[in-house]
Amino acid sequence: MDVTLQGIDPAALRALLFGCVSLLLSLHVWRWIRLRPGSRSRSAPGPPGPFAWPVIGNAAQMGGAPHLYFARLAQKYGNVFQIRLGSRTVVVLNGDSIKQALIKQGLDFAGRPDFTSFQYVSNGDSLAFGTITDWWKIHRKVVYSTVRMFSTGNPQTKRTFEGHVLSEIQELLQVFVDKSAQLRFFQPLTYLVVSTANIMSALCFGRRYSYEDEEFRQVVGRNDQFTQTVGAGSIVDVMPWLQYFPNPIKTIFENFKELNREFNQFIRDKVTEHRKTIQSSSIRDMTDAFIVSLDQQRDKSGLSLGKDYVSPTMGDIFGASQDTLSTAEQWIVLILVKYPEVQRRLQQEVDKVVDRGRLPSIQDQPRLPYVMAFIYEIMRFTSFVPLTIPHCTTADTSIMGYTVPKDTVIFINQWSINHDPALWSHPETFDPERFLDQDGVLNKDLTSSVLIFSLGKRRCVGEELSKLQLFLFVAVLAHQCHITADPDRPPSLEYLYGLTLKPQAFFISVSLRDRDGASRPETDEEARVESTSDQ
Ligand code: HEM
Repeated sequence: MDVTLQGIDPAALRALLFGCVSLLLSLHVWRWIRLRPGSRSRSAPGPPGPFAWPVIGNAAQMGGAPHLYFARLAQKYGNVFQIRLGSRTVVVLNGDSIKQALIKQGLDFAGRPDFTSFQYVSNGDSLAFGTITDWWKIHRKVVYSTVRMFSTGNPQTKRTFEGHVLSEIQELLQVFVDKSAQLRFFQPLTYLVVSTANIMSALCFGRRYSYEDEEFRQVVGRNDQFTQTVGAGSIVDVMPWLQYFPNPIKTIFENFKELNREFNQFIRDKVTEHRKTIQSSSIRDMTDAFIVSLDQQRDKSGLSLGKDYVSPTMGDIFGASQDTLSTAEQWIVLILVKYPEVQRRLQQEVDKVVDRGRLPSIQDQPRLPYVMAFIYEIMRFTSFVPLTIPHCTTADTSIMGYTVPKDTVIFINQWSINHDPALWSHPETFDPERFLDQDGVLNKDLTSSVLIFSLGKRRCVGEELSKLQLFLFVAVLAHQCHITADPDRPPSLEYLYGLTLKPQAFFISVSLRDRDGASRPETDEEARVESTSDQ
């Protein structure tokens, strides 16, 4: 040290040190001013927002329900505001700013952030968690049209899809009735997950699994761990350094990596089996269809020869569908037992349209407006996908007069639209009637105001399939069975936050309405007695 400093004037050294420290301080202050919520650059201000603590930013304030925290901040700062989560600035969009960003400025807001957790989904080749590239655009078109081809594309595919859904729901009802006979009250969660996964497995891989199949239950049974880690506000994504020393977040993240490894392996095995036996003249299922179309598109686009895009795609479809749909079904069953008068109203409507000699079908949908109103109210009221998968900006842009730099993380608060008092009267009340006019006709303007499948370039590719499946699920349940809650453990509307909101465990009992082949009579008196005993 002495050697290198020899001959240097101490005053010059002090001046040099002072200069360095001043430069560093100025840089820090300039950065702080630039990133401060509401700061003014020469062009337009950045969005306003709350004070952010060093290191963690606003992470601690989000609590167990970030969508509610964001709705509160929107009241204070307006529909566009920014927070800081660990090392990231996050712009949160609420209310009318969502349509503006996702539809009018679609491309600017359609990216995905480079979050750590996203790189483990489908080994980093996921359509859903990957950002926009030229390949992504081709990939998405193929995925969208293939999903339609196997579900809602035309009357023939609809019938085949309906067949899968109806036979799985009948299996499920049998399990429900058996469990009720054995235990009186049981938790429906696992059976709903296996049943939904089986419908998608039939479409994707051409086969179903038994409820006892341990491997299948292991693969599909950890949705809660997945959804907690990839949901908006997941801590490991904004404080990645937490992965490097023992702590609860690191443990959750290790479990997440492990479940992705097992899930990816399960999907890869299915795709490998299909590649061995595929005959392009006879497409058996979605995996076959993707092998043909994605391999062809990959080669046309000049992408790395032989790279497999089929497994990540099947992973996206199988994962995205069974997690969301089984969550929707859990909420449906929970609400049916929580509001027995709504269950009865559904039964009455279905009974008028569908006689006892057959099951409800897709053709009945236009004559079952209360069933549809119920489904939209489930989506609005629970908002079980409260925020979309996080987006990011693909260019320097602005929204509602605020500048937003390229690569800024964007959270889209779907819940804020579904609970906006300017759009819905008494938004915190569960009321399917709100979607029906005075003649009992479904109000399509209002149903299209519910936001749960997102909008624009990233809009969910499974929306039509999901609505059809949920319609059949509700109509068959109402037609075939009666579900009650365990009076000793009344169901709660509390949930665990993640990409999807998971209801807390609840217990039900299920009886078939058609004992001895006759519909169970339902007098008003009987209805009143049940209604009071269920509360
Ligand atoms: C009730 C059921 C469902 C709900 C509520 C739902 C909701 C969503 C939401 C909110 C997103 C994120 C959009 C965004 O980031 O802006 C999404 C993406 C996606 N969903 Fe769904 N989804 C459902 C069912 C399905 C099904 C059945 C499939 C497959 C058949 C599916 C496949 C996908 C895919 C592939 C993406 C990624 C799209 C992209 O990033 O471009 N989803 N979904």
